[in-house]
Amino acid sequence: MVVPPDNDVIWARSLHHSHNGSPGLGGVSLGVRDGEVLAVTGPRGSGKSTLLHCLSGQLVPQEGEVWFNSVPVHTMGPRLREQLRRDRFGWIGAEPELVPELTTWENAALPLLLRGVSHRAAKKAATEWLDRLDIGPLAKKRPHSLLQSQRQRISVARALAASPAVIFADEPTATLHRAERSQLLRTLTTAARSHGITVVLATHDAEVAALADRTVCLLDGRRVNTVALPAAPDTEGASACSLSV
Ligand SMILES: Nc1ncnc2c1ncn2[C@@H]1O[C@H](COP(=O)(O)OP(=O)(O)OP(=O)(O)O)[C@@H](O)[C@H]1O
Repeated sequence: MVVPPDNDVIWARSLHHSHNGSPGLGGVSLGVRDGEVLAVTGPRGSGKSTLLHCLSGQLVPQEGEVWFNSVPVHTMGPRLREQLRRDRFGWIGAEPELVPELTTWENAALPLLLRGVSHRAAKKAATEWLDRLDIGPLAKKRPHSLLQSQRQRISVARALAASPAVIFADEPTATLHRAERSQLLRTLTTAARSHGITVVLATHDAEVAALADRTVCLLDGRRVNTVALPAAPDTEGASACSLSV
């Protein structure tokens, strides 16, 4: 058996997955280093979401292995995977997926409350992140009264407040305007770097990928060449893909 490298927080080998016969992943291997911001890029339908679902334990690949901190995820049962996702992972999707009955701060605190953290401590952690995302004054509002961009900030606060080891972000800015996009991503990547949180960020947007430390490119469910470029002056990291296999 091949043992995952020690410094990879997430390590995947030869992932294959198809959705009812439609190919999703065709043999993807990758490692994500501790504290790294990794962008997974590629055109629509290239397998980015399928890959993030497999890496985060939401989906068990039909073939291949996924390891988190040298623990196999692909062999875990549904309950252990759910516990892993709740305790160690954060998820930010393109849509915020908030609980409509809960207020802003309750939504942001939800993962902590589900873990059994006290109401007071969960509220404090959630409120701190809501403040940092400039939506502290909306803490008592419910999602339906907020703008899409404000709701998406709640989902970012929710992911960060839980202090996860890894945040998976699947096209987190797809529904936002350009200015909003940049601010939200910079807050996410800066906060992750300062707190040692690893981020796996799926995007088809080169500008978004440029905020990452490294880029892995997918095409038709397979990895294609990654080319590291020198950091541009206005980005924290930069990378680009050449779409040749
Ligand atoms: N639930 C599903 N049922 C059937 N086919 C699916 C399903 N999810 C994904 N696929 C197919 O698997 C392939 C990879 O899709 P996936 O969503 O992983 O790619 P993606 O790069 O994230 O695309 P996008 O940017 O559009 O979200 C596509 O051909 C897609 O149509």
